[in-house]
Order: sequence, then structure tokens, then C-alpha cells
Amino acid sequence: MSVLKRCLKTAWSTVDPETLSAANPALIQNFVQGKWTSTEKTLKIVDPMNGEHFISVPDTSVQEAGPFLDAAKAVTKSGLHNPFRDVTRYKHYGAVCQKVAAQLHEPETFKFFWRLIQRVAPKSNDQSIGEMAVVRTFFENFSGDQVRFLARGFMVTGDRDGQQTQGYRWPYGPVAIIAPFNFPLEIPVLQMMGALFMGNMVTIKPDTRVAICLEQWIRFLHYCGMPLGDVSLLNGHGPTMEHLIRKDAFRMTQFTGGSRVANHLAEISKGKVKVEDAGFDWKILGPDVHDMDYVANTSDQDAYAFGGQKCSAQSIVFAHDNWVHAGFFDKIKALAEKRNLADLTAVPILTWNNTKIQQHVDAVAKIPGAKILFGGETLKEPHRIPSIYGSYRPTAVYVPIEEIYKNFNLVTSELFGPFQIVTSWSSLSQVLPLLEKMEHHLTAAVVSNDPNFLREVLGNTVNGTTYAGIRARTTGAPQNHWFGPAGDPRGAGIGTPEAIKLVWSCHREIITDTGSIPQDWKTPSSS
Ligand SMILES: NC(=O)c1ccc[n+]([C@@H]2O[C@H](COP(=O)([O-])OP(=O)(O)OC[C@H]3O[C@@H](n4cnc5c(N)ncnc54)[C@H](O)[C@@H]3O)[C@@H](O)[C@H]2O)c1
Repeated sequence: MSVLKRCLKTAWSTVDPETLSAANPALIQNFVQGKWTSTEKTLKIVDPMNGEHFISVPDTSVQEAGPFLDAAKAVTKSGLHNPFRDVTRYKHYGAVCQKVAAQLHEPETFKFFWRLIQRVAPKSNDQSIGEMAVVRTFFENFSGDQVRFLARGFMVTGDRDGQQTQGYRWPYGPVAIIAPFNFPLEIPVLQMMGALFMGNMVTIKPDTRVAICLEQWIRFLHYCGMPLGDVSLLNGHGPTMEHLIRKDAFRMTQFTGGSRVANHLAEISKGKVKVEDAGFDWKILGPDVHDMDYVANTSDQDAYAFGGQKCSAQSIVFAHDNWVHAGFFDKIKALAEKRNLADLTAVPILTWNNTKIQQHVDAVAKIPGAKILFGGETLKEPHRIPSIYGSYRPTAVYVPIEEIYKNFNLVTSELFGPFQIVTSWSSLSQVLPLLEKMEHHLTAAVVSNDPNFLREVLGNTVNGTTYAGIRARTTGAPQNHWFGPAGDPRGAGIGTPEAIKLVWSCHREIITDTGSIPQDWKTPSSS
């Protein structure tokens, strides 16, 4: 109660996650050219827990896109700052980060955000607190002088006195970010801050279902000192953002979401994109069986935490026969069956309804030799999750490994929900060709402490974020290691200095040549 009251007293928030409901709905806004603005039409967002309309989000039309285009076009290619110009902004962003981190150590502010996340993308307390903990540490990491250190370049001496070459990390200027629903703050905020640190001006579009989180966050960032002209917040569905991309408003667009949209944006932007797209993330359990309970628990978390709606969620497990004989499948079944809606260890599925999920489960279960190991039906407990969303039990379907070859596209298509394929193997030659055939190379886990086994699997695969060892997982996108796909030249990363530099800056080399010309120099013959 006291926490809620104090939340409402913050200088910047306009909603209260605790009372947000059909009886106390929220209307959120766009932010452009230094002002909060509204649109003619709004989108009605329903509460995933009961189907009631509780948030209205601007449905920005193409006709209303003008101010966003003007704001982006007003920014030069050399950005809002760069190593030659407005350099105090590097320091300023260090100070903004310091203030954000300090504020997030205030329990009321921290709780405000993790509860807001939970209200629109229901996930367990651990999962939503975990998301905000990553965000907070990220801001701690870039406090003080760390933004200017992030943008550091290099120097190499030249061929003569007065000549030297310096490499700079250079901004793109106006850029765009398009974010998905599943990490309402972690994904857009870490990408946006990286873009700002490097000197870009950002136009950002969150997913409509969770847009309230970013809208409140931008109010909070203004309070913490972010200059008003640095970010435009555009709400609505894809077409208006697509219109701006087609108008060449942005020098670069960073997209996180499904592969269909990623490929489309790559075409219309003529390749000026960096993408984090779908994942079909695999885990191999090696021949050495030990720490069964730990490995089973990690597997359950990887497949079903937040209803499997993480791009890093475990989509397929290749369990060595030794694990199968030791009872691995029974262990993961027992863990999955403990999940429930009451504590949000089973949750509404925001992009797949029950009909679509059931169709996919049935299609996979029809493969010769396949069987549903557990789940395969909707949640049993009474609930009010609306039918536009999924309400499905954690599910695993066993498919014999030889049938995966024959039904490759079906088996390896991503179901963004509480669903995984499990299979068994005896020789790596059965597994490696399947990994080679896969299209997405986001996360992977090689569960073994056998160095030879690890070396063989790691040396023959490419996933960008690969965990190796008996404690390996597929999920986990903290701020302390690279997260992103490999093997795709468009691939983006998030969160670490390497990811920020790669995604949000380009290389510029300036060669100075200021020495005096020798007195005996004469114009040589042309060469
Ligand atoms: N690789 C990663 O780091 C990562 C992280 C999270 C989610 N994902 C992937 O995202 C998918 C789930 O998210 P989703 O269903 O929200 O994805 P999605 O592709 O449907 O939507 C993502 C965002 O793109 C916007 N969008 C859609 N069409 C657009 C268009 N034509 N122009 C501009 N913007 C457009 C949406 O409004 C949303 O904001 C899964 O495939 C998941 O694996 C990947």
C-alpha cells in the first residue's frame, strides 16, 4: 500500500501498475519533437489475465507520421555527438546512467517497472524481477566515464612525422529500433541506450501490447536527464514505421522479432538493418550423465519459463541414450507438471492462440514414432485468459531422430510458446547434420563436461550465444555477455560494449598528415 502511494508520487509516472484495470484504464502517448502527443485513433489492449480492455495505445497513422519524419531528418549523418563534436554528451550519458541506476535501487521505482512488465507480459516474479535486474546492472555498467570509454578508438603511427591514423567509432545519425513484446523493457531499453551512447538519434517503436512500459520508461529517462530531442517514441502497428523506413528516414534500423518481418525490413531498407530474429534453439545432452536434477531443472526453465516466449527458449533437446535410460524425460515431465497459472510459472501466450498451438502439436505428434510425452492440451485450471491468447500446458513431443530428417521444416519451425521437441541419439553423426541444416543460430547449449565432446560440437556449429558445460542453458540474456545470432551478416547483439559498438556505430578512419614538406622536394613524374 505504502509503495503504491509513493509510486503515484513519482515526478514522472502517469500510471499505477497495481490499479491498472478496466476500472482504472491507462491512455498512453507518443513522444516527438520534444512533446507528448496523441493520435486520432487508439488501439485497445486487453489484460492478458482477464480479457478486459485496460490500456489504450496511439494507433499512429501514416498521415500522422510527419513529425517523426521531420525529427529524424533534422539530424545529420554525423549524429548528435561524435569524437569531434559535442563531446560533453558522452559524459552526460554517463551521468544519466548513474542517475537511472541509483533510482532503480529505490525499491518503489524498481517495483514499479517489474510490476508494469508483469501486468502486460505476465511472467513470474523471478522472471520480471530478473528482467529489471539486467536493466539496472546495464545502467551501472555505463555510469561515470564508461560511455566515453565505450566509444574509444585507436591510433597507429604513420610513415613520417606528422602522419598518423586514428580509427573512430562513428554514429549513423538518425536510427530506428523496432522491438518485440516479450521483454518489454530489456530489449528496447538496452538497444536504445546503446544507440544514444554512440551519438545516434533514435525513433523507437515498441510492440503495442507492452508499449506502456517503454512509454513510462521514457518519462523516467527525461526525469533522469535524457535530452528531449534524442528519442521519438512512435506507437502503433508496423505500417507507419515501414512508411518511415521507405521514406529513408533512418540510416539504420535495428529489428528484434520474427524472421518474416526481419526479411521484409531488410528488403525495404535495402539492407540497412541489424536483426535479432527467431530462434530454434537446441540443447545436446552429451554421453556423460551426472547432476541429473540440476540438468533437468535447467531444461525445464529453458523450455517453459515465461511460457517458452523467449527467443532463447529451448526448442529441441537431443538427449544421449544414456540420459534417456537414466530417466531424464520423467524428470522434466515431473517439473513441467508443477507449473501453474497461480504463480505465473505457466502464463498466457501472447502470439499463439490455442487453435494454432494445437494444430502444430497435432501435426508433429502425427509423425511416425512420435508421441506426446506430456502436455498436449489447454490449461486445466479455471482462468479468464482471452481466446485471442494461448492458455496451453507445457508440452513435449518426442520425435525419433531419423524422422526429424524427413520432417525437417515441420519439426524445426518455432512455436513461440510452452512447447519443445525431444529426441534421443547415440552417435554425433546423427545430430551434427541436423544442426547444420537449421536456419537460425541464436542460442545453444552443449551439456557435458567432456572436453573432447565439447570441442567436437563447438567446432562444428555456429550459434551466436552458446553455453557449454554441465550447467549449460539456452536462455539467459544478461548484460555481461554477448547475446545475438551468428552466421548472419545482418546479425545484431545486445547489451555488452562489443554489441553496442558493432550495432550502433560504424568505423571511420582519419589519417592526419601535417608534417612539413622537405625543402628539397620537387614534383616527381606521374606514377
Ligand atoms: N533474436 C532475439 O534476440 C529475439 C528476441 C525476442 C524475440 N525474438 C523473436 O520475436 C518473435 C516474437 O515476437 P513477435 O511475435 O512480437 O515478432 P513480430 O515480428 O511479429 O513483431 C516484432 C515487432 O515488429 C513490429 N512489426 C511488425 N510488422 C512490421 C512492419 N511491417 N514494419 C515495421 N515493424 C513491424 C511489431 O509491431 C513488433 O513491434 C519470435 O520469433 C522470437 O524468436 C527474437
